[in-house]
Amino acid sequence: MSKEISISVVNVSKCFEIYKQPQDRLKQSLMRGHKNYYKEFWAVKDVSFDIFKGETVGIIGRNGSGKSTLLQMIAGTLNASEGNITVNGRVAALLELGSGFNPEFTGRENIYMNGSILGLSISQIDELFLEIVQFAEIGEFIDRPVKTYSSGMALRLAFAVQVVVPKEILIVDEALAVGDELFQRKCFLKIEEFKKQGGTILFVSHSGAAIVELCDRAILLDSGEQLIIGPSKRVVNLYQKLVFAPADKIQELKEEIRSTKQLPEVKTTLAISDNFIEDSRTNKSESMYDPNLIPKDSVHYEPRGAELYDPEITTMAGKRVNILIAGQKYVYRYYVKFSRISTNVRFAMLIKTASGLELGGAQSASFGGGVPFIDNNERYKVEFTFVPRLTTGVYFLNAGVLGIDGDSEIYMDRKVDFLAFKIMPSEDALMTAIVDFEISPECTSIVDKGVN
Ligand SMILES: Nc1ncnc2c1ncn2[C@@H]1O[C@H](COP(=O)(O)OP(=O)(O)OP(=O)(O)O)[C@@H](O)[C@H]1O
Repeated sequence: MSKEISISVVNVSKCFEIYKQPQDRLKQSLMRGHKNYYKEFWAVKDVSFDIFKGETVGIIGRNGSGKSTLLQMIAGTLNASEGNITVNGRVAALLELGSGFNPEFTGRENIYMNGSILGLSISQIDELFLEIVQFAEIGEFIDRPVKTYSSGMALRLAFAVQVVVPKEILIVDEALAVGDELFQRKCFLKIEEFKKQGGTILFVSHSGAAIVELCDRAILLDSGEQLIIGPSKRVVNLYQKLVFAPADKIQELKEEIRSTKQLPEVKTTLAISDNFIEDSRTNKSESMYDPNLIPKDSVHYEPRGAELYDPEITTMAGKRVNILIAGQKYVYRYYVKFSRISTNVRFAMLIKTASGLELGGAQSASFGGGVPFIDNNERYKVEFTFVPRLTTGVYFLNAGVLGIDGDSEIYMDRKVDFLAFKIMPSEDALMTAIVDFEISPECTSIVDKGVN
């Protein structure tokens, strides 16, 4: 059965007219095309993709890459200069740009106005009204003009309308990062609920972790160009590689990403021998080493004066392992070779799930407090002790070395998915989800004689 398309974007481009001075815009309208007083700026260039019903797709890219412009065209608040966009279903959008409210009208009047723009009848809005007001948490302000609201209140009301109205497609810009954390969490819960119910979501963010956590697939935009579309973890890895690439390597890297074209769906990034898993079930008390537990998708950044090598995990007694026991202490060790004089050097590590969710990491020093001077050709051994309090599963380790380049701190080298480890199954563990908080349940009957 073919999948149903929710959003179809075909060869879409957006050109903005850039005027040097405001009066040029007037001159342009008077000249009616005889002479151009503006420069063309193509913010989105020939972008094409399909999003299927029930999918959550992320758009990621560096600043100014055209993410918001593309979202606005899909949401219908901006016209495309070229190409076609087809959207099958009712769209609600959580966008950064203003609320679309009339500041002179009350919150109540704006809810009815917005609802009718979204295609709802008066009686449908009547039914949703209370839920919207409660979600927005604006109390008696609902009957005051929106111009008297704080910016947070106006945003909450605007989001509440979009989150509560019935829809088939939800478009979410990074705007979610504004406002207070409790409200953000509430919005995320609604988004997750919408996803579970089979809604289609298009989500824009700079945050690789958020894209990996929420999205099935992702699109990488750069300077308005769609570089790649594919499984979110792999696209986010390529995006991070682009963000940390030295300026003179960016074109080469973009070419490499473009030539990858569509990334295949990758369900597992590991080769683990079945025999080994069976062995580890029967021998639970000891950490072990499986030579087949090697990440297949390691991303190696272009080194800039340092190179990370030879990562390993050992027990505290020095035995090399990668099948670990939750709650025991281990050492994550890697080596770094410096190929230039380096200052203020910091070393870093990060533990992630197989889907790329960042669980925890550390740096060897806070900003400004790194190793003050490292000579050319010097080598460093870096060790982080850690206690994986995690559920059974496979996890991935990153490594990074940061140093000062001019005025800013850069990654001198970074390895994503440098190493993998597995937490052994434990039959008596009561914990659920990923992280073990050492929760102890205690359940006591409180039925007292004489008390109902
Ligand atoms: N109305 C406009 N007129 C002229 N240029 C614009 C307009 N809107 C956006 N641009 C330009 O188009 C490019 C893409 O902008 P857009 O906001 O879509 O990028 P973005 O990827 O969302 O960026 P960010 O991550 O910084 O929010 C930028 O260079 C921006 O300056």
